[in-house]
Amino acid sequence: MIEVSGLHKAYGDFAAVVDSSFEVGDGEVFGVVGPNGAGKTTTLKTLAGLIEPTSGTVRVAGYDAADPEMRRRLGFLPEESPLYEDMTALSYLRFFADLYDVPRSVADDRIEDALDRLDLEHRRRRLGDVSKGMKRKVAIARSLVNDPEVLIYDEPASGLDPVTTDSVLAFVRELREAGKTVVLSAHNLHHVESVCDRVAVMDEGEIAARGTVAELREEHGTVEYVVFTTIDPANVDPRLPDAERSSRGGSEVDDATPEGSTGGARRYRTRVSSMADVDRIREAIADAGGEVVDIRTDEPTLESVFLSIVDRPMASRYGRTPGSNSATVDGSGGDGPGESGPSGHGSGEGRPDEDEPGEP
Ligand SMILES: Nc1ncnc2c1ncn2[C@@H]1O[C@H](COP(=O)(O)OP(=O)(O)OP(=O)(O)O)[C@@H](O)[C@H]1O
Repeated sequence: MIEVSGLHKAYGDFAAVVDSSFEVGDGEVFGVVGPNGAGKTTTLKTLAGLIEPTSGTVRVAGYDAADPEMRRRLGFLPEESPLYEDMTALSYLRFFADLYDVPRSVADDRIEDALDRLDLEHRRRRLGDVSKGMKRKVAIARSLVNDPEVLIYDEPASGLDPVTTDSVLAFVRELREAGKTVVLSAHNLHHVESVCDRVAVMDEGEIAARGTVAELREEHGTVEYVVFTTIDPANVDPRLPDAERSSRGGSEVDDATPEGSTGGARRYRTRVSSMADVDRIREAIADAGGEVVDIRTDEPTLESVFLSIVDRPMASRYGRTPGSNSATVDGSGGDGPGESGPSGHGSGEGRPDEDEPGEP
């Protein structure tokens, strides 16, 4: 459904997105994650046809992303979505449906359906008087008035309370069930894990990794082993260096009765990162007449995987030329914007309608 090839977006000498390529399949929910300034919004706006790439191609359903026909078949939710405060949810959504020339009766059914599924109350209350969560839901409903095949959502659940977040995430799952293709960005990795089929991790404008969460875990995460013993391995084997014990605390007394132990005796828990370490503990404990009562594996969290991916030296983003994967100019002298990048979003070369398609 979406094919991005060699996408590069520069603002002057600064590369916001560098040589980025990925595909999103029909009916897939694809997550774009990364630290602040990584290039997520720029990528999403390019997919939505709101930013013109400096080079590279972005094709959505066979169309160039900026093709007006594609814009009609796509729904975009910006990171910030100011609404017209004096309108009600219903009048606001009807207004947008009119912009897309959706007949009123079709629009009303569609709007009712979206608002029902989003569990939106107070549809006839002035938007200026409703909660932030409701406003976000109205903005999400707005992205659906034209019944698009592709939805591009920038931080759909950011800043929402847990209940509203759950309902927004459940709604994204429903969109997938309805066959829609969704690309979303998020900072909360649990959200990403709970809704996305595949993920791209961006860092400093580049796609640093992509795949399913399980693939990213396997490739970039470290499995840890937790060994439960009847005696503390560190006390019985001086050959076990400190470094072999977990940074999360190493050997410690565990008051809980672990699986497989007999009775309520105290157990010791040691966290290590390789099977070789597990074997050394096993040996040490056996030598001391103790027992290994349980060994468990701890999957890496998506957070630790993410940190290991983005914690890598990157080339400067200044002077990067399309297609090259390295800096041609060293920006470390500090001539340009700082680490957080230029402050003036939209102040560069983007088209005037970059932020709010169809917003009058
Ligand atoms: N119109 C613009 N002019 C100049 N620089 C820009 C413009 N838009 C974005 N940038 C810069 O490009 C970089 C990527 O910005 P982008 O908004 O895509 O990042 P992001 O990953 O979405 O960040 P965040 O998580 O903070 O929303 C940032 O350094 C940003 O300051």
